[in-house]
Amino acid sequence: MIRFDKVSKVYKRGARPALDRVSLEVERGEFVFLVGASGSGKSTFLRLVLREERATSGRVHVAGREITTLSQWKVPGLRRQIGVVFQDFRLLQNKTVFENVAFAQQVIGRPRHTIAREVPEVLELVKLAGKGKRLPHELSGGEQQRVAIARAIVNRPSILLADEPTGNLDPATSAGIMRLLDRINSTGTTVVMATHDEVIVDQMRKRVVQLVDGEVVRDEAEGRYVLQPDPAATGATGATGSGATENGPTTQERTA
Ligand SMILES: Nc1ncnc2c1ncn2[C@@H]1O[C@H](COP(=O)(O)OP(=O)(O)OP(=O)(O)O)[C@@H](O)[C@H]1O
Repeated sequence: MIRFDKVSKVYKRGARPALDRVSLEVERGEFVFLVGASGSGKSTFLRLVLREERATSGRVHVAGREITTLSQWKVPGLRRQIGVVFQDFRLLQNKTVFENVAFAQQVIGRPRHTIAREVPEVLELVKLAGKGKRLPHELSGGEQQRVAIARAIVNRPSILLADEPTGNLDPATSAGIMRLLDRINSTGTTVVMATHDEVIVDQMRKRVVQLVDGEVVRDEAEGRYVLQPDPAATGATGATGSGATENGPTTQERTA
C-alpha cells in the first residue's frame, strides 16, 4: 500500500537529510506506529506519502502508483485515497460538526443525498450522533478529534495518516481515540500513526518503525515504544535499553 525505496529528503541544499535512504513497505490493512525523537523525520515521511513534499531521491509508491513523478493534476486523486488527522484537529471553526464532515464530501462533488446519508453514518461510527449541530468550540478535545477522524474517513480512504493524533488529549480520551483508530483499521484501512505517546504504543502492540536522524533504526512487529533489552543477550549489542530512542547512530552528511 505504501512503499519507500531508498527515499531521501533534503529540504535545503547541504542540510542533513530529513529522511536518509529510507526503505519501508506497509502492506494493505496494516497498523504502523512511526516513533522517534522530535525532528527524526516522522512528519516528513507522512508529507511524502501525501505528496506535500517530493523525495529528493528514491521512489515512493502509494496505492499502486509511483508518486515522486506523479503529475500535479493527479495529486488530488492520490489524496482522495488518503485521510489525514492532526494533533490540532484543524476543524473549520465556523462550521458545525455535520458541515465539517460534509465539506470533505462536497469538495469531491458527492451528491447531496449521499452526503445526507453518509455523514450521519460516520458520526454514529465515531460516537457523535446527536452532536452534528454543535460548533467545534462547543466540543471537548476528544470530541473534536472524533470529528476530524470522521472527516478523514467519510470518503472511505484506503490509508489513514495520523500525525500525533493524541498529542493534545488526556490519557483516557487518547485511549478512546486509539480504540476508534483500531476499529477503522480492522475494517481494512491501512493506518500509519506518528506518535510520541509511549503508553499508547506499548498498549497497542502493533508494528513499530523507529526513526533516528531520518534513518530507520528499528522495524518491529508488535513492538514497544523503546526497544526492550533482550535478557538472553545482555550487553551483546549497543542498541538495547531504554536509551535507544534518542541515541541512535549519527547520520553522515549527504546531499542526495
Ligand atoms: N519545510 C522544512 N524546511 C526545512 N527543514 C525542514 C522542513 N520540515 C522539516 N524540516 C527538518 O527536517 C527534519 C525532520 O523534521 P520532521 O518534521 O519530519 O520531524 P518529526 O519527527 O516529525 O518531528 P516532530 O516529532 O517534532 O513533529 C528536522 O530537522 C526539521 O528541522
